[in-house]
Amino acid sequence: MSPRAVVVGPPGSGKSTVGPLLAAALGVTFRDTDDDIVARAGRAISDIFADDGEPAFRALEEEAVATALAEHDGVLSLGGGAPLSPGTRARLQDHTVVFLNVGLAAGVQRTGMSSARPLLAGINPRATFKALLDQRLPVYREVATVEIETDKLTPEEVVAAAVAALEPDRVREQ
Ligand SMILES: Nc1ncnc2c1ncn2[C@@H]1O[C@H](COP(=O)(O)OP(=O)(O)O)[C@@H](O)[C@H]1O
Ligand SMILES: O=C(O)C1=C[C@@H](OP(=O)(O)O)[C@@H](O)[C@H](O)C1
Ligand SMILES: [Mg+2]
Repeated sequence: MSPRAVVVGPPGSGKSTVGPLLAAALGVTFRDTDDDIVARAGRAISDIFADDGEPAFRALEEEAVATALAEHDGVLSLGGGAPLSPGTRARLQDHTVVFLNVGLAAGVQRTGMSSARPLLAGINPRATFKALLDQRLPVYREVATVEIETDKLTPEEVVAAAVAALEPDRVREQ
């Protein structure tokens, strides 16, 4: 069993929003590893970071991703930092991986409304987001089989672009 598509990208790129819509468009089920971690730990992600620290969260995340990759055959959205793990990158090698990209301005705007992301909850989220993009863009590109620039697209337009990339025959037939 293997996911139809794994969705990666920075916070605010739309992995958790577009993932379920993409799953519906492809006629498959959806799973989000952040939800799996919260369910398993019985705590919010911000509480795991605050109580146990980021390394503890990353260990839970690596395990959650490995389990979901083995169990799930629909669309699987990961948390933004998941591909930082070399083990996770190795596991993603044989999968269809959709990289939803987002630029600094849109990324900050989309994540600014929520305090649910502990990494971006500091005093200068813009600088943090820029450093995060600089560090991670090469990592996302290393694992991606498809890249979609989401800044100027609605979630529905992102889904259409993803379906066109994943199932070009289907789009041509319409
Ligand atoms: N293409 C888009 N255009 C505008 N807003 C978006 C888009 N994709 C996601 N959003 C919004 O950005 C916020 C973060 O989206 P989310 O799916 O949680 O991102 P991620 O899971 O990648 O961190 C949500 O408020 C969502 O509604
Ligand atoms: O970028 C990151 O390191 C994180 C992104 C979050 O998920 P989203 O990318 O879905 O916001 C969540 O996993 C956690 O707060 C850490
Ligand atoms: Mg998410």
